[in-house]
Amino acid sequence: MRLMPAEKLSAVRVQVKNMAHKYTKTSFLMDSDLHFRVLQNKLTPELPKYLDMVKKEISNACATTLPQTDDWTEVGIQPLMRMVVARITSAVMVGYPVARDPEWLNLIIDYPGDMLEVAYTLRRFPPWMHYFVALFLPARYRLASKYKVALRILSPVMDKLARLKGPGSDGIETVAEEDDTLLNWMLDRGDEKETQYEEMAARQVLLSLASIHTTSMTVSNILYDLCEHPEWFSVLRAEIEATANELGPMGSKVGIVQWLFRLEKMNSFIVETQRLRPPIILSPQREAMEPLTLSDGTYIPKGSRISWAAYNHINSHAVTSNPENFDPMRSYRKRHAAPDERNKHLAGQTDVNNLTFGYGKLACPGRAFAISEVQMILVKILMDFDFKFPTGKGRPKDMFADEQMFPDPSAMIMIRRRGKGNPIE
Ligand code: HEM
Repeated sequence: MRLMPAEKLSAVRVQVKNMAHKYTKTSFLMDSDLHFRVLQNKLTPELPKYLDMVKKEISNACATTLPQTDDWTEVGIQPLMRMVVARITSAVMVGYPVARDPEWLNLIIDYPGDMLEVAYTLRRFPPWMHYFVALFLPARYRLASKYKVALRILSPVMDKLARLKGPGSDGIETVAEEDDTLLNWMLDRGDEKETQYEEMAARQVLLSLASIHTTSMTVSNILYDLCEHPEWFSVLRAEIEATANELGPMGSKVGIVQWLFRLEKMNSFIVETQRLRPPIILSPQREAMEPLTLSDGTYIPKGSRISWAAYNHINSHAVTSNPENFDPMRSYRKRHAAPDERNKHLAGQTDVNNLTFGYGKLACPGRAFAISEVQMILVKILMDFDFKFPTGKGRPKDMFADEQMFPDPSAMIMIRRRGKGNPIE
């Protein structure tokens, strides 16, 4: 099934149905995978360049988002991490000045809430009732207005990019480094319909739906795990310091990808946090576009939806020994067990036993970027800040909504500046 083409086993059909596409203006995704192609053909192959862009934004994003105080301060870390991730992701996706525009940032942060409110409400009713129920959903009208605002904010950017490549220019090569955003690539490579401003603006907002909450929630969950097991703070910080001592500040002597590759313990920690708290517990999800008979004779009728119980699978005794134990060096030990295991068991890699990022041809196309972002944010904030739970509080409880898993949004954490110097700068 891993190798079956999308014409036979579709991921996007499931996604648009999950999003109640008729009522959230997302049907256009069924005709176009431009958002997938840009991640697979531009972002991932040119990851070093885009991580340089992230590095340029991350210090300012953290300095203006996180409290710069030497006294312990109680904060909701989840919204703060969403803002940091929204800033650095927008720098890569749509560039400046939009990446620092509070209206844009709040829009892409709030959009998933409205989207899920519409979709999850409608999912509770039979399809024939959707039209009537949708009429009474305020979130549906908020979504429509968000698409309009996104169009207003992004139109001048798209105009500028069009001007740069207009008559008299050298075409697609003329844009400066900072304008070589993912939006620019999509405008160059998209067909007539895909490059219409309205559809392009909606696609940018949807890309943020896929990227911001998943990534920021991963960082928040890692911080909760660290606060619950504080002995690991010093281990991760020592690894960062050792890497900086040997390789200089991040990206100075060797590229950022190589620098981050040295953070093996941090990488293993991420794998363990994601095992216990993935944002999506059913993954991958596919719809059969035609009747299928598998090699073992299993017959799947056309239109059936198939999901894998990723969370239960990786947390079963058959796959993970003592799955109830938090053991952040599991994948580190596996990688060091034999020389040919060194490049396996890494965060962001897909495997039949680790479906956090889906599987096969249609696995998450943003996963390499996502893990690098998580690592870069951790380097920055672990060196700049101390964290702990407020007195008498512990790890927030996990919550579930259909196939989504997330920490209690009201959870608080204590933060204070460390001021010991940062190898990201
Ligand atoms: C920790 C962070 C993330 C997690 C856990 C995650 C997880 C997933 C999963 C499980 C899927 C479904 C894969 C499948 O069906 O096989 C997916 C799809 C997708 N992800 Fe991610 N993701 C993350 C971050 C990102 C980021 C940062 C981006 C963008 C830069 C991104 C863009 C996408 C897109 C566009 C799709 C849909 C692909 C399609 O149209 O089929 N994701 N992701």
